[in-house]
Amino acid sequence: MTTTATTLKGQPLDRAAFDSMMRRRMFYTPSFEIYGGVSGLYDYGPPGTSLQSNLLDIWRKHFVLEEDMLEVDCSVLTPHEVFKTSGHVDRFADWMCKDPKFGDILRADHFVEDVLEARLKGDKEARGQTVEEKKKDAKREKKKSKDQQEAVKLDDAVVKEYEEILAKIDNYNGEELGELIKKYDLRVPKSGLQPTPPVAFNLMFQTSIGPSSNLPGYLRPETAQGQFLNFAKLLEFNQGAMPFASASIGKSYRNEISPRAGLLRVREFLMAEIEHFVDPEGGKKHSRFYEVEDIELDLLHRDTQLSGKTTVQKMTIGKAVKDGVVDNETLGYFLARISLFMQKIGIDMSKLRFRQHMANEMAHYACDCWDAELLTSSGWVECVGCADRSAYDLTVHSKHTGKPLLVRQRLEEPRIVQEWDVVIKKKKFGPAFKKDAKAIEAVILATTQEQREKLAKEIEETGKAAIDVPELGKVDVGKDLLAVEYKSRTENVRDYTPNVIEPSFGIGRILFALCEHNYWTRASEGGDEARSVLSFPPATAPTKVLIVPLSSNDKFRPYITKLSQKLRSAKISARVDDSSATIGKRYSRNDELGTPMGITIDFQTVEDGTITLRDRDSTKQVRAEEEKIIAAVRDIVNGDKTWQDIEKELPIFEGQELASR
Ligand SMILES: Nc1ncnc2c1ncn2[C@@H]1O[C@H](COP(=O)(O)OP(=O)(O)OP(=O)(O)O)[C@@H](O)[C@H]1O
Repeated sequence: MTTTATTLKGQPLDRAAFDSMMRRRMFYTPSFEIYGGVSGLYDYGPPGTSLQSNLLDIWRKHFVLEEDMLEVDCSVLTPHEVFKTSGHVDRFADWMCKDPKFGDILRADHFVEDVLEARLKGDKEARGQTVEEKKKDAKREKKKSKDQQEAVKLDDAVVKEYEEILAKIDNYNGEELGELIKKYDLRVPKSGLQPTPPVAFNLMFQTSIGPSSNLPGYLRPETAQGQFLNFAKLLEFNQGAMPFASASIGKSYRNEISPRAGLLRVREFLMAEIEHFVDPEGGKKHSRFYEVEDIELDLLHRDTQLSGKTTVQKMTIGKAVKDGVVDNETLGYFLARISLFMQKIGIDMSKLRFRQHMANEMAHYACDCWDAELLTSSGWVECVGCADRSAYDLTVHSKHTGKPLLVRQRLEEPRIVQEWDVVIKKKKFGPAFKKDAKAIEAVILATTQEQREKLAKEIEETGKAAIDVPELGKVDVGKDLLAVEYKSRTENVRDYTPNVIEPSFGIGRILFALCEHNYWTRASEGGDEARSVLSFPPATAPTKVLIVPLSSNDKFRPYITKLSQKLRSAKISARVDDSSATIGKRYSRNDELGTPMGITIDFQTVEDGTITLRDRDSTKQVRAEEEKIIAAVRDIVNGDKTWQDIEKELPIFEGQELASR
């Protein structure tokens, strides 16, 4: 699903030039590079680190502070038992295949996607592109193998089939991917052979905890489990009040089969995750939904993808929830809040869409899931997963440990409850399923009322119920082992397992997309090479102000020192560039770092104490007394004013005057 990427100003994005700038300016760099590097591991340099901490700061304010979330910081090292119970040991896997000749390891879905996309591209070329398009494609494809470039015209029906497969590529399991490889004779370009059939590869890094190696463990692949295991303590901390959310920012680790596309698929990455615990009764309403219901989102529904299309529907989140497109208010609330967050940090909103997961794609625990995807030069990339994890995690951990992970709600008036109840006939159930009995029982007990109603119907019609168990797949449970009955009972205290809505942010992917979305090139005045600019909003920009003295003249020093001190005490990050490069060069170096404002100290400063303030995007300048300029900088950084406001308030300064002094 690749789409041509453009810069902020609509120019075609030159990925090579962009990457080279990011490396040159040390936003990020391969880890252990002087030892040859390890794929999928990156270090952030000073601007990358600063950008990341600004993103996290905004994230904390936007989510944690705004919603009184309970932030925790849990262990990365996790004992085997936890991930066995959560289903990760058995299910947290991708499909892997191998080039039979050279032994290169491939991620099966990516392999199918790449070959089909290359064939479609070849078809497009064979059908005739404009000369301009051909040139562009040839340039982009230079690095690819001959096999992938071949311009072969395909039948219209085949093109349609390929497009349909690509639209639902995330929905195939290993067997189905294997069938696609055979059916369409998909070959690895390097060897010209079909790869081996896909096998599951677990993505968790295994280790052992302690010197005796008898406590096997894993590096966590998500922060969520730590939050679930602390649920009872967090509920108590919150004085029993529901709903509430916990949040956590921390590193996660996944042994990705083939890391690619820079920061987009790495093996160690920073996640920011929220677990919002909500009462499953009453339709998972959210008390602040009214605040966001008019926000419009681009939604890509699962049915659209299944029909082979990728057309989004623009819809307010209010309507989406009302029409059942998005399952419930709480899920909808977070989708809208994610969209507001993206806007705040400076994402190009025309490059954001929300894609619903298809049934097979959904994680084993989820009952509805939407990904916030951002368009990058690598196509649409999932940057935030927002899943309704139902009561799955709390239920399985509670079952396994015997510790209640429940909410006890004291009812003011006793109430008669009519509900679907599951009765497991233990005497027969245990012997029938032996070692699997526990796992099957946990899934049955975790079912919602709606699911139980369906099970009752299924048992009535077929004499058995097909239960989907994480480790085992579909298991048939006969009516001699399980009954699902509609019963009445009186309740004084209501115990329930909360459902969990989980927005899960990959900070590295967001950071990368943010850089691409804010990147553009400006023609230089001298006519030489175009200069790169990163137009981050002031709140996100790694450094807010550049201080440049006109020259290395000693007269400027006291002004630099004083100005730096004042900006420091106003908590505004500033850097001095007093190198010997021309002012133009120094400014353009900082345009590449995304520094939104520049202050120049020149001979007029020495005469009358005025300084200039330059706007990165328009390169316009104003001139005023130091205090006024500092106030303007503070207003821009705090988001109280824009550059356009400042231009109206302070006298415009023509830059050429600087050079003539
Ligand atoms: N290998 C990775 N590198 C960087 N970020 C990642 C990686 N895997 C996941 N993430 C981030 O963590 C978020 C939540 O993880 P989740 O488990 O939903 O991802 P996922 O569905 O496994 O991603 P994908 O399908 O792309 O592998 C993702 O939206 C993404 O931003």
